[in-house]
Order: sequence, then structure tokens, then C-alpha cells
Amino acid sequence: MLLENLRKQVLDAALNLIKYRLVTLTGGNVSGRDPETGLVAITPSGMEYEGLTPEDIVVLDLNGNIVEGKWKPSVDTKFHIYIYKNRRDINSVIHTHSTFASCFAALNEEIPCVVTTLANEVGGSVPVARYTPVGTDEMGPAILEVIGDKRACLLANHGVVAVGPDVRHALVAAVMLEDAAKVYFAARCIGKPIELPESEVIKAKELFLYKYGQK
Ligand SMILES: O=C(CO)[C@@H](O)[C@@H](O)COP(=O)(O)O
Repeated sequence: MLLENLRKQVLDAALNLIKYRLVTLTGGNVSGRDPETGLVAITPSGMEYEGLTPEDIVVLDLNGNIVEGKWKPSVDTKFHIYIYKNRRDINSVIHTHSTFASCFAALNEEIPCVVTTLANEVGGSVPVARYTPVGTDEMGPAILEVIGDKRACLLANHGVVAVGPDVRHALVAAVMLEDAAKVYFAARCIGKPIELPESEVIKAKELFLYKYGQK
């Protein structure tokens, strides 16, 4: 089996989307790129993640051709591939429909950096990519128009895309974005959330990039 370890990471992340309630049923998708071969492992389309094995994860080349796999790849394959083709620093793309972040996607509203979590794990505020129809060539460019060096963006009227240098970092960005979106949602209900100063955002971002955990 090609890319067994990466396929296991992609499947594990997909199961975590269910665990952290970022998707329901077959919603969302996960992919990872192998830096050595350039091949991409992506979840199959329309299949619930529980019960899948690494063999069910589809391996593609950067033209979107199936290299190994028995199922059709995600309906969102085009934007995953577009991101990999245009951003060498990104080796994982995760798409979710997480509830609170999707509220702001429905409002076409950026989530400001009102808690250090967003600075730490996403790199600051969360921009909104313009609406594009699912499965089209437009979604990839719309995402790269806004995401910059952030680790996540909202998809207008749709959901969330999180990215990272590997599957683990992209998963953490997706989970922590939803945490921060819940806080922002509740804070908006109570009063007027206060944005962190840019200087503090930079400090919090760098702390997690260079010092957090066992670094
Ligand atoms: O949001 C969408 C389609 O609108 C997709 O993420 C979701 O339905 C999952 O599709 P796939 O199972 O990845 O083909």
C-alpha cells in the first residue's frame, strides 16, 4: 500500500472531526501531501469515516488522477489540489462544517482575533473566502485570495478550511478555530468583544510557533 502512514494520519484526522463534532455524517474532508513523492492522500467521497481503513483513503497525483484507491475521491478534491499546487508550505488541507465558525461563514463575516487561541493556532483573525459553488475550479483560488499565512479561513455560506505543514497542525487549527468561534459567538451575545492588539497577536503567534509544548 502506498503512503500507509499518511493515509493513517488522514483517517485519524477525519475520525477526530467526528470526535470534536466539526462535521456530521459524511460532511467535510481531509487530505495530506507527502513532501517526498508529492502524492496526496484524501478521504473518499460520501463515506462515513467510522469503519474506514487506511486502504479506503485515496491516493492522487497533483493532476488529481487516482494513483491508488478503490473509491472516488472527495467532491472537494479540486481545491485541495489547487492549494497544494500553489503553496509548497502547505501539506494538509481540512474542510469542516463546524457549527459556530459556519455561523460567521453564513454571515460572510470575518472572525476577529478576540482570544489568544486564534493567534496561537490560526495566526490571528479568520478571513472569509467569497462564495463559490462546491466542486468547481473557483473554490481553490477564492481560498488562496484570502488565507495568506493564516492556518484557516471561512468559506462564505459553506464552512471552514484549515491548513498546515502537516495533518496534525491542520487538525489543531480546525479544532481551535471552532473553540474560538464559540467564545466569539457567546461574547457577541453578551456584549462587544474586544480585539487583541496586533502586537499581542504577533507575540502569541510566535510563542506557539517557536516555544510552545516541548519545543
Ligand atoms: O461541503 C461539502 C459539499 O457541499 C463537502 O465537504 C461534503 O459534503 C463532503 O463531501 P465529500 O464526502 O468529501 O465528497
